[in-house]
Amino acid sequence: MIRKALALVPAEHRSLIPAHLVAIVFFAVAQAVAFVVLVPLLEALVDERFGTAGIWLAVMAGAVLVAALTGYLQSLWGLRLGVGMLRGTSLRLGDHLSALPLGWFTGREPASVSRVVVGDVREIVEFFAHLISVLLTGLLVPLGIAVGLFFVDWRLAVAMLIALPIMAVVDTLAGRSYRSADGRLHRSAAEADARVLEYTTAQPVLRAFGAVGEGNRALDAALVRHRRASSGLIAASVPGLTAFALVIQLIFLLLVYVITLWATDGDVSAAAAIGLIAVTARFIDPVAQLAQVSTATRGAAASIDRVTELLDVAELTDPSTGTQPADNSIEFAGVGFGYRTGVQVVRDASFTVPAGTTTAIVGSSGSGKTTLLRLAARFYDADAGSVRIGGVDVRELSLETLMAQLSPVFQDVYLFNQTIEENIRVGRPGATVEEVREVARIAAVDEIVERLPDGWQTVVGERGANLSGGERQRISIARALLKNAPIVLLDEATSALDPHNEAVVVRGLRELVQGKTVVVVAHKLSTVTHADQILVVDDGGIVDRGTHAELSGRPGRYADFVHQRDRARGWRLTAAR
Ligand SMILES: Nc1ncnc2c1ncn2[C@@H]1O[C@H](COP(=O)(O)OP(=O)(O)OP(=O)(O)O)[C@@H](O)[C@H]1O
Repeated sequence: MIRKALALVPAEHRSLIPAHLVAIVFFAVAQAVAFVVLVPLLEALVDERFGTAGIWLAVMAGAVLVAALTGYLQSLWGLRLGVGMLRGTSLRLGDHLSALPLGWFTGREPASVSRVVVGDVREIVEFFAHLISVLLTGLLVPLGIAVGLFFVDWRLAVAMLIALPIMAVVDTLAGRSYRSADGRLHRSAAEADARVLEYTTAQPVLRAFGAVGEGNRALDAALVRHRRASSGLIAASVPGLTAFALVIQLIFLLLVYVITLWATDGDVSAAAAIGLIAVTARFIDPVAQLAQVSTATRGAAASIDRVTELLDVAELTDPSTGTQPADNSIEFAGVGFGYRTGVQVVRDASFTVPAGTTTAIVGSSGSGKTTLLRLAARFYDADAGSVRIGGVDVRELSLETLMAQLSPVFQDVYLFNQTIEENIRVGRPGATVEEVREVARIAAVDEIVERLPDGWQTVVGERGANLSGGERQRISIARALLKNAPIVLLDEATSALDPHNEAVVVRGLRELVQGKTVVVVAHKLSTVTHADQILVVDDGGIVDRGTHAELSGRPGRYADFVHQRDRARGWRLTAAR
């Protein structure tokens, strides 16, 4: 645990650790000295050796002073370390998450990630800021007292040194069942979070289909599991904690009993016995405190494991070679890919999109069209073959260089719960207000802004909930226009837009793709007819390719596609009779 915990400390705060540890050691040793000198002090006082008593009192005062000073320093440095950990670990996790392959996020509840990034990090901060000091003091003060007692009464010192490992073994045994119960609690808490989130965001669907009760049932079940896991954790920790507390008290009683025997046998004076009992109480006290924080420490150990596990997930390789693509072409060479092992979604795909040209991808639903775009953007790495931009394998381009080349405009537009301006600025954070307004005008976002109550300052709601599908698409086009990357990856909207929205979206897209290399998952006939090359995809493989004129001249999937679109164009709404 200590090794993993230390590995999490940010480099700039590592230098604080030795000083912090030295302060804790001095704090513990000074406390131990202050307690141990109580015995000779009491003896000297009872024997009326006031000069000697004065010396022991001075030693005690010195120890108390050192304890106060080092106590302050270790609190201060612990706090600094904690704050540094919070900042450093959060930033490190943030960077790490942004470099993970998108596949890692698939099938993972965002709530479980949030539990680690927020909850576990908080536990680790608490460990460094506070627990580490209680733990070390809890170990070092009794040890220091036992060692110090060798100069006062070696028999009690030996008894304490025997008691220490016994208490450590009981504590370890007590914590055995805790780990698995804590893991269950963590998973159930993340699931309950996810269900609560789902239940609130899915209200429109649940209500529309009269399934509010259904939604409740899933949520209820998750909450029940969470309650059971919480009870499980209590059940797993209470017996151990009780046993540990009992063993501590038994050891205390035993030591007091032995001291009393020595006193009655005349082995030690009454004053020394009182002092030894007082020191024994001080010996037990930090260990009892240790028992109180042992649950929190085990929780922190589990948090450290989870954060380390997350940080150990392999990032997408991001070479910092500075290699630049030769041009804005795209090439797929024998690319194979599956989201899950054993399920191929793209098979042996090979094609070239020369710079400045448009390639349209057509095919039935689920045939793998969007996946080809995702591979071009390196949202995932190909399992076989290679994807090249400007002649360079995307795995050899830094993520920054690659992303500077691309503007993805996908169907699932993600809007942040911020203003429209901030949402457009995602395309190029350093853009001026004038640049943002200009792209907003081209993408007809200004029309939306005029209708909104707070204009540019209107917050778009969670995931853009306050905007229509067409409006969200316009913002996504404005983002891409602002980025102005030389390659556009476009997943054409399948959902029907009203004629006005459709017209402005088409106009915005036309501006966006001007002079760019474009790969478009096409659903409209007008898009494919204008493409320089059309790829027909079926079951993950490219089954046909050519221009519209070449492909429409022969029977096959492309001719079917054209036929379907022609029919769709002929659809008219008529009044019901
Ligand atoms: N994130 C994912 N995890 C697992 N499987 C996925 C994921 N995304 C897509 N798939 C699966 O991969 C296959 C290809 O999906 P893809 O979205 O590429 O098809 P598509 O041709 O673009 O479909 P559509 O035209 O309906 O959008 C489908 O079977 C789909 O269920």
